[in-house]
Amino acid sequence: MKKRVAVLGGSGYTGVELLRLLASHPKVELVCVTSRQFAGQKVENVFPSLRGMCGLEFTDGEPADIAGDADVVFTALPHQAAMGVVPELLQAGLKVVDLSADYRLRDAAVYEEWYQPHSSPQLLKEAVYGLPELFRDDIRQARLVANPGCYPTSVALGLAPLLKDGLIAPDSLIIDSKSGTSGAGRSAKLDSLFCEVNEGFKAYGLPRHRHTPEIEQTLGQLAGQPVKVSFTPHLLPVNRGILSTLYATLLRPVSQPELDELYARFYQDEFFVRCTGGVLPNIRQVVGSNFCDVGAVVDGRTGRVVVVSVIDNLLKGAAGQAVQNFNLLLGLDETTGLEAVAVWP
Ligand SMILES: NC(=O)C1=CN([C@@H]2O[C@H](COP(=O)(O)OP(=O)(O)OC[C@H]3O[C@@H](n4cnc5c(N)ncnc54)[C@H](OP(=O)(O)O)[C@@H]3O)[C@@H](O)[C@H]2O)C=CC1
Ligand SMILES: CC(=O)N[C@@H](CCC(=O)OP(=O)(O)O)C(=O)O
Repeated sequence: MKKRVAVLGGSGYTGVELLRLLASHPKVELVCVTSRQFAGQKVENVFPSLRGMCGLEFTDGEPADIAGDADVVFTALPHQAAMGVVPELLQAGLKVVDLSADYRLRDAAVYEEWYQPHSSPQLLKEAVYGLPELFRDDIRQARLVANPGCYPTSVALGLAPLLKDGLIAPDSLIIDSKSGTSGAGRSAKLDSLFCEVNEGFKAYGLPRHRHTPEIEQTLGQLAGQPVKVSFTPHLLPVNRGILSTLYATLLRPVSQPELDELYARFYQDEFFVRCTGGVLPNIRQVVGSNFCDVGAVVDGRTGRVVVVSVIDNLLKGAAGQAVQNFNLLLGLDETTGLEAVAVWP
């Protein structure tokens, strides 16, 4: 039987990506899509890419109205707006996959240090961090899934085998990430204008990008001890894709075949993580897909390992991972609706 699904924030980049995935998901009946600015307009008229795929109109729904109609809700709203609706949705008995940052951090004090006051801190302990490759069993039981950030997804999947194995010094981590411009969302911003981004390449957010505590939380769990990282995001003049280059000091000498074997073993049952060994991946090989491709190289000269991890920020970094979590919540095959391979060239 199909589940009735609502998408809140269906006019944003992740929202439209959700609509695209859900339109061909065999277990989904889309019952509600919200947007304030497009309320009353047909989805397919506002987004012609969805012509013939979505017969709904955008609504500007109150959470209670949506609740009447849906079983599961994806909240693809900015942080702060999400926590304004999630408690009411849960209270109405819905399951929620929240794409915002509002429920990702366990500790309300940390959230408030990096974001703003939290209006439902009691839910932070209950929310399950939705990175299926690491927390699959908890996600299956969840009522509220906090879908991870795009940068943190690329980083956690890139470093998990090394930290779990105790092969690297947790205090040595340097994270250098680059994101396509869709990562900044669809609302009009000076920094996202074509002439500001095209043919340029810049670092931003230093030294306190808000993904830092999220990255440290997951890496700390993997390492079994608190972790502090240096994290520098950069803005790439491409629509989609994140490439994270991750540097770590080895605690013992390791050969390249040993490293290849470690990654291959760690991810042997994971459909969405593809290990490329010493052949470092390009964002081109994942854009349009839910894959995370990870390569790693031993640098014997410096005693470091360098990992390169790539994802599509709108798929494995957001909407694709959200559907993967939805599949887990419903007991479906995790790959349902997510089988597409990357578009290339
Ligand atoms: N872009 C990305 O790569 C990633 C984004 N995310 C997170 O996913 C969420 C959505 O991101 P993205 O799609 O990029 O964002 P967009 O800015 O593209 O879209 C935001 C959506 O929310 C609606 N919205 C905006 N403000 C409010 C508000 N105050 N109340 C209700 N609705 C509102 C907008 O529609 P309208 O104004 O018409 O109501 C729009 O549909 C964010 O929390 C983001 O941080 C997570 C991982 C990656
Ligand atoms: C390129 C760009 O601007 N990227 C966004 C991160 C992407 C995102 O939306 O992350 P959250 O889900 O945590 O909000 C940023 O740096 O804020």
